[in-house]
Amino acid sequence: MTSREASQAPREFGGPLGVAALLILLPATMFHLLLAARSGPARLLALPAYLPGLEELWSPWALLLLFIWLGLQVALYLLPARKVAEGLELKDKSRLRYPINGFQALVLTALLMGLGVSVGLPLGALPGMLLPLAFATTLTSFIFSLLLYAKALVAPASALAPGGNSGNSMYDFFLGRELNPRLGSFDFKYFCELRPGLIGWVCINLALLMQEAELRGSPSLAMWLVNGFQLLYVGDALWYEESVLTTMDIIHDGFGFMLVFGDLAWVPFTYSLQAQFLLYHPQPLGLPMALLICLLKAIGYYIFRGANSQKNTFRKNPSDPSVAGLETIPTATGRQLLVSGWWGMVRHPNYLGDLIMALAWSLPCGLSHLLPYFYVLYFTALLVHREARDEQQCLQKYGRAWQEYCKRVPYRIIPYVY
Ligand SMILES: NC(=O)C1=CN([C@@H]2O[C@H](COP(=O)(O)OP(=O)(O)OC[C@H]3O[C@@H](n4cnc5c(N)ncnc54)[C@H](OP(=O)(O)O)[C@@H]3O)[C@@H](O)[C@H]2O)C=CC1
Ligand SMILES: CC(C)=CCC[C@@H](C)[C@H]1CC=C2C3=C(CC[C@@]21C)[C@@]1(C)CC[C@H](O)C(C)(C)[C@@H]1CC3
Repeated sequence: MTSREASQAPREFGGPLGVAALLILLPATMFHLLLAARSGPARLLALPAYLPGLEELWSPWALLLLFIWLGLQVALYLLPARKVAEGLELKDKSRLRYPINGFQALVLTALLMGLGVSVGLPLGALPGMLLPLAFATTLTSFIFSLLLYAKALVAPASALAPGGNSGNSMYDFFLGRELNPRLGSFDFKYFCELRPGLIGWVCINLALLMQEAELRGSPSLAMWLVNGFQLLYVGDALWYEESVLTTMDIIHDGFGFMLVFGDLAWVPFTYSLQAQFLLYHPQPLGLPMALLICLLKAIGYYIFRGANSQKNTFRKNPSDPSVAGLETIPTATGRQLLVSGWWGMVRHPNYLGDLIMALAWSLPCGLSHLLPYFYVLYFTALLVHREARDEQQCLQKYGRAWQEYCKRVPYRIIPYVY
């Protein structure tokens, strides 16, 4: 990428000013949610009753625990993999190689945790450490992103991301300058996207479930549902790990503060909000309602998995019998676009399934509070914004063929609505 191309790339997230606001707003929101979940009124839209002092936020033990966790996940990443996958072709025509052993890392982590708990590891103490852990992870994310920024200063131009090289340091720090920063064959972005945060999220959920069992004799039905649904989501992401190699995050976005903080801090500490809420605000849930919520989750998962697998299979091998009969539009790049099946229903059926699942994760928390619905609200905003970014990229990539696709499939995420 030339410096002229870089400075002409369109600015996202409101440019440097928007990014400056997000640098403060994202961590502030995360701490607000952590505090609100444990407060009596648990209000999403009220200022916290008190601000924690440094002595409540900072703990060297939390930092140590974080580093032990990261070290464990690095060790599991480095274990022999059942498969090594190739990423998409890069600007210099090379392809990077990625180990496919995320699911193995999840299973081994579960075994280690089980072993630890059986010899007295106090997992139930984790909920009480969430605040200092989140603080240590936020500090680590800032420092790690600075190191990545510095590393990118000596990276070759071909290794830079299209978006994070505007020349404005704060903007580039947030978006990330280098596309695939690596140390030898260790890929920082791929590692962070799927391992410490996602697996950490389900461990936090489990610790909250155990703590609830300790407090109330047994975990509530609502807590079981939230744990089960989110474990399925994380298990699915790691089982289909290879498909992350074609997501926007891996092929387009640089690795900067947005993804570092998103992967390491935001995912485990805010995505576990429903379980946090349930620990401090137990909610009654009857069996018929629980079954209805399970049905909703199953519908969401069916759409999410069906759509993602259909596209991944089609991109890997368009003559695979499961997709060979689908109608397509040719594009000037030689690639084709699906216009029937899931991708003929709306232009982002996978987002629709993901949103339905998000609702199913919140419903076990009842309707008395808005707080556990934060994920649904945030995720809707994230996916609407992400969809718009993807449309721009597809329009650039496929031109008239994309316009034809938009005519044939007019709705973006929700049929006949949006
Ligand atoms: N839980 C969370 O916090 C988040 C979850 N997600 C989930 O991650 C998953 C991946 O999402 P994301 O990376 O945004 O994007 P998608 O998986 O939707 O991929 C978009 C790409 O698919 C290809 N494509 C689009 N339309 C068609 C078509 N009709 N036929 C064939 N290919 C098509 C294009 O790439 P090309 O043509 O180059 O192949 C396009 O750039 C989703 O399920 C999403 O819900 C995403 C963000 C956050
Ligand atoms: C607000 C903020 C800090 C934004 C950063 C966004 C990130 C939290 C998300 C960007 C894309 C993501 C994906 C997943 C998790 C959230 C982030 C990192 C994902 C790993 C979740 C599991 C899915 O199955 C997935 C693998 C498809 C997905 C990929 C994108």
